[in-house]
Amino acid sequence: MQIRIGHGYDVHQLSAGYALTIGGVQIPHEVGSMGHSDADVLLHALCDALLGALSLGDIGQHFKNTDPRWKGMDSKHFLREVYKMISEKGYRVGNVDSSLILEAPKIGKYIPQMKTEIATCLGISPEDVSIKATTSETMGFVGRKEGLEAHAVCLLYKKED
Ligand SMILES: Nc1ccn([C@@H]2O[C@H](COP(=O)(O)O)[C@@H](O)[C@H]2O)c(=O)n1
Ligand SMILES: C[C@@]1(CO)OP(=O)(O)OP(=O)(O)OC[C@H]1O
Repeated sequence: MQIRIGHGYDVHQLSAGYALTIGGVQIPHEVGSMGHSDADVLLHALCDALLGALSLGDIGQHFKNTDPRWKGMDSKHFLREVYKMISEKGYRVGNVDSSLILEAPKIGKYIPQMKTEIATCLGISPEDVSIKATTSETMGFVGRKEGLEAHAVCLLYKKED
């Protein structure tokens, strides 16, 4: 059995006039996540964790933020494409763990749906997807509600040929 770990991080500004999509779920809120795509900070961090596990670069190298095809794109598309890349190399996802850092809104009630969305993209059970949330206790850009961050780690495995 070959085992690989990966880590990913992403950050987006929060601004009026944008939707707030996190973990593939639209969350009603007065400000949303700003970016070229739907700016789903959690899915972008997860893509980077999966790519990082196999040293395949980062999300921006595969899906350029100047490419009109990705304007407003649902980030589940990126996660599915990244999953295809790792599958083609013979790897499967063992589990993923993640942390969201945002001051508001409280997102606990959306976590089960986020887990299901992510698990479906990655061909695993929602029990193998962990999502945690914390505020920044009013400190820094997250504390001032100017942005939100996500960290993700994953474990990939490949049975011997
Ligand atoms: N946007 C958030 C932030 C936090 N939570 C939940 O609240 C708990 C307390 O957060 P602290 O930052 O005050 O430690 C945390 O453990 C999360 O469960 C949340 O749902 N949404
Ligand atoms: C997803 C991409 C591509 O549209 O754009 P953004 O939504 O701007 O997100 P970011 O995490 O800044 O960069 C990754 C890009 O590949």
